[in-house]
Amino acid sequence: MFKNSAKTVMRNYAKPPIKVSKKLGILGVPFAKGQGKTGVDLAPDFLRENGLLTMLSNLSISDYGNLKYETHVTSEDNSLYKRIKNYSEFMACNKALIPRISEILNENDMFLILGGDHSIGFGSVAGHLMHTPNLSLVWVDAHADLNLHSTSYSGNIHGMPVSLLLKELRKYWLQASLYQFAPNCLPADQLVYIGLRDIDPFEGYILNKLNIKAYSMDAIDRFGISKIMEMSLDALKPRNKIHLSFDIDALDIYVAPSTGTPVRGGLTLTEGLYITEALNVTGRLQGLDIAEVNPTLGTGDDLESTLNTTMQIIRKACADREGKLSGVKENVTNLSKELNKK
Ligand SMILES: NC(=[NH2+])NCCC[C@H](N)C(=O)O
Ligand SMILES: [Mn+2]
Ligand SMILES: [Mn+2]
Repeated sequence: MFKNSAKTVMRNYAKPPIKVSKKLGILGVPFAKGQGKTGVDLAPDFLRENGLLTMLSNLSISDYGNLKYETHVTSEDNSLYKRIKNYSEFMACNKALIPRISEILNENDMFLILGGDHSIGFGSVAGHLMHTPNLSLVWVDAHADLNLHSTSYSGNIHGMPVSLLLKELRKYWLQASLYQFAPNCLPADQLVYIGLRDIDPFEGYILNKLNIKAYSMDAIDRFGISKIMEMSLDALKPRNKIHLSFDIDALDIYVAPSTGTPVRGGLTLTEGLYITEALNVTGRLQGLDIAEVNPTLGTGDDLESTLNTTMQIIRKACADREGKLSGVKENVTNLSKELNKK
């Protein structure tokens, strides 16, 4: 039976006040060698120069600048995985990124990684797993980025980060010595894909074999994005923190054309924003990557729409639910309950 003792009352009063400003740590990772096109490394500064920090100024922001790392190539790394382009540069960057995530999370409630191509998703999620081992991953992308070194047609490592992260695929990456710097990995049942429409044969095979929740554009057209988010959240452990790795090429080319590997028939802006909003309102979204924005691709108009879209996605994901948006807090809490219920 519930007893309303003096102790309980005191404890209620002693509760900390509602946090009015979420602390967000931002780090740029200007890495472009996971794929063949130049320019994707300019995205972090491009977003900053075009008002990112002002847009988020109702939050308490720490901008940690861009990741710095040793670029000298070790002969050991160089001799591994000859089929992967720029493997040692990829490792140098991601090995530097991994410890930074815990440092940032020790000082903030949430982090935002500005890529770079999507190969930085490896270091970002691996680093997040070091800080928070009980983590779920939502990978929003036209592609599954699930290739092994041995199955990739392109040799581009931006098509492989998820395979480096998955527990079930670690045995195919033994030479990478992941246990040394990225010991924590993700179980396949805590991964959800949204927006897929360009999958390589091996990726399709693994998705089936490991029974990974993968919501393609077909599924979104069929069920609608709200049902897809309900199913996605149902699949993830309700106490886990969430990492959202958002490849901008998940969105339709009409709203995000400035990207290196566009695929037609993507998410509408509304669907993209619904995904980020639904994850934000869970209160469990702790890490966000924005990858594959390439400010050197397309016309001026293309760039403007890509910028606009990217900014809106970031804002929806990071908006402080308890601070500035307090007027809608109740509705949001209800939606959150709705989304969380079994
Ligand atoms: N992050 C991306 N845009 N990845 C595209 C990957 C394309 C293709 N599956 C590959 O392995 O090369
Ligand atoms: Mn990707
Ligand atoms: Mn992609």
